[in-house]
Amino acid sequence: MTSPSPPVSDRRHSPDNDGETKERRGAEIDLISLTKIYDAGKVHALDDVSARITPGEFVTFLGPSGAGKTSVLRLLAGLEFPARGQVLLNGRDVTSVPPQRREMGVVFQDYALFPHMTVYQNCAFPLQVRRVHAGTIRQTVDAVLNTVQLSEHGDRYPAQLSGGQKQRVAIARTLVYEPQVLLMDEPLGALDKNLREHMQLELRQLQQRLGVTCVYVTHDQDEAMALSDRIAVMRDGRIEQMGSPRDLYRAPHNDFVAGFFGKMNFIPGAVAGSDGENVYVDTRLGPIRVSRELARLSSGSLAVDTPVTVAVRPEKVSVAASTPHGTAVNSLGLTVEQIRYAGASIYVDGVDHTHGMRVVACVPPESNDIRTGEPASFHFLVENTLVFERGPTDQPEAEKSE
Ligand SMILES: Nc1ncnc2c1ncn2[C@@H]1O[C@H](COP(=O)(O)OP(=O)(O)OP(=O)(O)O)[C@@H](O)[C@H]1O
Repeated sequence: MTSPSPPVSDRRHSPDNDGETKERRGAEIDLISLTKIYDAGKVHALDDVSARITPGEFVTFLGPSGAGKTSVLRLLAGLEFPARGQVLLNGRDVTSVPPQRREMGVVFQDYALFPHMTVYQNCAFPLQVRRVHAGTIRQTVDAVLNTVQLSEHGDRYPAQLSGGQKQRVAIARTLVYEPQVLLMDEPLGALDKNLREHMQLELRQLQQRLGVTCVYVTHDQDEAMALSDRIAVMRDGRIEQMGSPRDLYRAPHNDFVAGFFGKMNFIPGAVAGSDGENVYVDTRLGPIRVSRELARLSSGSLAVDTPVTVAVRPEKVSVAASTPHGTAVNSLGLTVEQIRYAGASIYVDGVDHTHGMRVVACVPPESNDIRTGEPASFHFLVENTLVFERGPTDQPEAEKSE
């Protein structure tokens, strides 16, 4: 894949020059009702996707394989055209503008470096092709290699670099154009876990320093959380929810988003009633109360017997070695099936053998009065309990958290 490449101005200065970097602003991007169809209508890769990305923002498209993440990026880069909808860059319609005339740098997972060229030559090449003045090329490449901390490695060939260094060259090569937007598709996918985490930090710092707008694609929720100002969670060609990592974690709009971030207990049930403050749900593990404020149910779905899914995070569940007393709210009597140690905390799996349902609690390790095989009370506060509508085909399982 080649990097779309607007012409480099001869007025370019070092991106490490403070005065210059502070002036630089990323572009604003508007995706308006983007629809992408492949295979003569058989595959709807994107279905009416709209989003506004503000200048300098780091936005990640996150979702399972086939959700449409790469399609968004390719439409943004100009590598594909939508069946319907528009892409605006700083308010200008660029939907039919070719890649090389959009101010965007593109980085893919396979760095696509030229193996027979040094680091320096790899970065200089796109400028040479466009006949940029030799002095400007040297100045630009030196500055960009300095930005990605590879000044010492300009004479090396890609084969002599680590994965992380190669990735930095791939990024450097897009920065020579001073792009207003960086598009990245799983750029850290080929790196091992430690290097990946290190590069996440570097990438975020670099993006903030340059002020460039970044649109990132990954299927790794931890990476999305670590990097992004906002995340667009995608499924089946649509954005299910777009928000800050905190919003998505604390207030997911549906069980799909809830299950995508961290671990979650899902307990199927049915509405038993509601009042001004609460929704009451009957489940096979017992009655559960949810605050009306947190209930993601339309007023029509508050009708008695409407199938719903209660959701609660393991870290919001406490466990006590006792059977809950009758009047306790959101306390489930379960048998401790196993206790698993996970560093600073322990996971306690509670099981209801009659219905084959489980609830997982993540609690501090000092909760040591809990014993495997013994009854325990799994409790969660009303304000930490969510409830979602359940379609006829959704069958969330209580143990989906693991
Ligand atoms: N060139 C193409 N021709 C036909 N179908 C395509 C093409 N590109 C993508 N698709 C289909 O469009 C849908 C969305 O694909 P896309 O690559 O955008 O998903 P993704 O979320 O990036 O997936 P992954 O994480 O696996 O890369 C998928 O069903 C995919 O098979």
